[in-house]
Amino acid sequence: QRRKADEPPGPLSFPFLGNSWRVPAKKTWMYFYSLREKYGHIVMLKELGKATLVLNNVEDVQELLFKRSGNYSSRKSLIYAQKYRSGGRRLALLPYGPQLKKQRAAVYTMMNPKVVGAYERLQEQASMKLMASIMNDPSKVYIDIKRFTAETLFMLIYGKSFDGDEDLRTVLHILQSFTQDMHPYAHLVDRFPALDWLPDVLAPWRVEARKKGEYEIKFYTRLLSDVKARMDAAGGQLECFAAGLWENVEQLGLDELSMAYVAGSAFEAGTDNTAAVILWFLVAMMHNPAVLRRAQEEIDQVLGGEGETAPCYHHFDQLPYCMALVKEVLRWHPAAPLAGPHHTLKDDDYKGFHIAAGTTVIGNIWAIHRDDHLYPNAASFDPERYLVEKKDMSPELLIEGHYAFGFGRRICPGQLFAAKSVYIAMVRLMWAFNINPPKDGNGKLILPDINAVRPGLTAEPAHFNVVFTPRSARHAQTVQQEC
Ligand code: HEM
Repeated sequence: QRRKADEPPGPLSFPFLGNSWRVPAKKTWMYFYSLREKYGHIVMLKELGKATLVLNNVEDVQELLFKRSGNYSSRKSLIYAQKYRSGGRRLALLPYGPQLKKQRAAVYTMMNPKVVGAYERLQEQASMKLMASIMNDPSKVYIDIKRFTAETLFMLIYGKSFDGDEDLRTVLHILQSFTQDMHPYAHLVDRFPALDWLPDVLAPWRVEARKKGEYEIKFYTRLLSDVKARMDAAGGQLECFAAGLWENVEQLGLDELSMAYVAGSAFEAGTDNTAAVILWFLVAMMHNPAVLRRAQEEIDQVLGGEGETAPCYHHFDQLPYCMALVKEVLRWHPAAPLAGPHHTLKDDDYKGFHIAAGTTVIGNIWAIHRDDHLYPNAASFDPERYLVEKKDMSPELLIEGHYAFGFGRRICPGQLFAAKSVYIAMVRLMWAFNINPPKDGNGKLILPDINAVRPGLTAEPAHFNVVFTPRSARHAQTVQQEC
């Protein structure tokens, strides 16, 4: 298929089929990154007249997704994940418009920088519980990290901790399939929308999507109604995000299902990504033991090496290397390497290319973070690139100098809270433990594969083993006491 003169370059395209069929559903960011060598930074993929524009370069992302974000902040209507699975209500998949503004405004009441400081105590308690759990049974570290991220959010959103593991299991179950379903190339119907004309009997995928939707909305509605019941029992006195939704229901203009989804969306959006960042941190530490040692030295200089006091947020200003390390984890292996695909509302022209209304625009965070011009020797894990003077330190710096939280008007609304969560978890893990890869029968280190990820639009490292050793008996005792 011949390209129009003002169309960005891209792989060989066939009539009708286009070229999007070449895009793999696994590690899609690496495929997009690989196109850059042949076609340049701006690449176009096509299917049935619909275009996807991939931006592999920071300059283009800054111009289109930030400066022109009024036009570049919608989402493509995903038939499987949004229309049938989410009843058109899931925040992360909403098109630009009044419903999105209402839902984002609601999340902002919980996550704006003015209130995020108030959650430090909760985050410190939860991170201490994480360390105690690892201390008691290091083999469960994967689920402990998920519990840490999920429970912190659960407390904030629904105002209580988990009753057993049932709610945690349910949200992980929802997330496992949702991160795959929201991939724009995961379901044929999202590539060939005409398939949506088929009746249910010929479209089993639709029945499946509705079933998943019914399951999750039942879960999220139960959690929301439970908050209402507790509010009524307490004479209206309950402090949590969902209680705020009930109190301001008219002002926010959200119906009950949207309220259930907005609370559920914040819960699920924050759980997996935050956990993935901590898992990448463990991978990075096993591959870079000198970095871990240097961070531990910094922590020991400030807190004393005896293990009597665990680092807290009020030590933040004194730990510049630790802050740089956390930022480097967010850069080195972004948890959501393609952010959420953005969508244009109207025609636009850029660098001599025509970008039609209804184009999907993907900012490839992975490619930007691996750009050697922007981050010299980008593939290496090097916190030094983010080092600043102690006098310049502030928690807001955690979210600057990288694109791990996405772009423009769709940027992650939970970014500061999330960055502070991963910060406290990482600093405390480095304070409490030596983190090493296991050894095989011959004493050879079994290092995790940096390129192995679980399937989905988010990048979580594939299963790996890690050995945690408390740095001293006193460290272990402090954790148990504090917990
Ligand atoms: C380290 C952890 C996190 C990372 C790396 C992360 C990253 C991202 C990214 C890349 C996006 C897509 C932005 C775009 O499309 O341009 C996003 C969206 C979103 N995030 Fe986060 N996130 C994290 C934690 C959280 C937390 C704790 C919350 C809790 C409120 C949250 C809530 C959301 C929501 C609701 C969206 C959808 C926004 C929209 O579509 O308008 N995230 N996040």
